[in-house]
Amino acid sequence: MTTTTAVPVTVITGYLGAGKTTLLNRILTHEHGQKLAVIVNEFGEVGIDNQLVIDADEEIFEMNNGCICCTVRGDLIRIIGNLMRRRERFDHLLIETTGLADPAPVIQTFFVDEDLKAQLVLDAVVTVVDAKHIWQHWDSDEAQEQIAFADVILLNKTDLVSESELEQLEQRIRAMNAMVKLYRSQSSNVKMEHILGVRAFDLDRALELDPNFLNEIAHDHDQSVYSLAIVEPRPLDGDKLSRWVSTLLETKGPDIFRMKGILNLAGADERYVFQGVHMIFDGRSDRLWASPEERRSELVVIGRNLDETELRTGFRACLA
Ligand SMILES: Nc1nc2c(ncn2[C@@H]2O[C@H](COP(=O)(O)OP(=O)(O)OP(=O)(O)O)[C@@H](O)[C@H]2O)c(=O)[nH]1
Repeated sequence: MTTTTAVPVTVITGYLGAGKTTLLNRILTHEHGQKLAVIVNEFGEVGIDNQLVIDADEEIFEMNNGCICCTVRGDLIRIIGNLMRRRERFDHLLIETTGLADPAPVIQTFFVDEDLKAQLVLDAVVTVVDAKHIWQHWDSDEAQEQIAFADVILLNKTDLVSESELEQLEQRIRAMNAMVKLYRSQSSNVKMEHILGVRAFDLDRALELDPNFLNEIAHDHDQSVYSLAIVEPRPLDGDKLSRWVSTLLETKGPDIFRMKGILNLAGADERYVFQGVHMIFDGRSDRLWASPEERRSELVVIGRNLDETELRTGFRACLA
């Protein structure tokens, strides 16, 4: 991947009415010195969202023909292809998805399409959560997926809830997605550096976890979506690992939303870093391990109905 010239892409998700358009407007009016291109996906025939997005110099494209998750492979690739012919006119691409979309196909597009992979790099998935109304949507697949896939979550509409409700919400979100960076906001007001230039998909930074999450496992497993971490100092056998991951994703891919890992492979001087989105994953050797003491594997899995025992046993069976 040519990250030096690749255009960073920010995907904005969030349930209906959470504050995505408000966030987009903030980004567009902020003096960040970057030229932005925006793709707005509006469900339905009339693109109301496009009228709400303030009139800026930025290029705004709209996809009106249905939900982004259904048309993504065709339309998104085509629109981005057109956009890339005017590459010199922008530095960063924003994609706002409809409130009812599963963000996975959008994210996967940047993993699977060879042309896109060469020209763009996913920067972060930013999910806006309505702190007041999310409670009504916990059972919705879309709402859960949007939280599970997020690199950054804006806990928005904090004016409508109490401090204890916010804390409860943060805890619940962290149990679902331990990797996420959480920021509270009103009217999607957040520092731009928390949204743009996050480099969450940069494999060098694949795991930036709260160390407490890695050391201790205290999740509420009643929730259908949650994240778990496996930490293992002993080296792994690369072939066994590769077979295990392939089988795991073939059989459990729909339920495994996201994986990120830094792995200690037997006989390798470098860290092996990988990440996956459902069945699609990308992995490669990374920098040298700094010291023998540092060598250990850290793997995070976010998904639904995860069989924790099976995952841990399967992983341990890959020891060299
Ligand atoms: N009270 C309160 N209202 C907010 C806040 N942020 C946004 N809103 C309001 O919430 C409504 C929805 O905001 P939008 O930005 O349009 O949300 P959206 O996620 O783009 O909505 P859809 O396009 O329907 O998915 C608007 O009326 C906003 O003014 C907030 O922090 N507090």
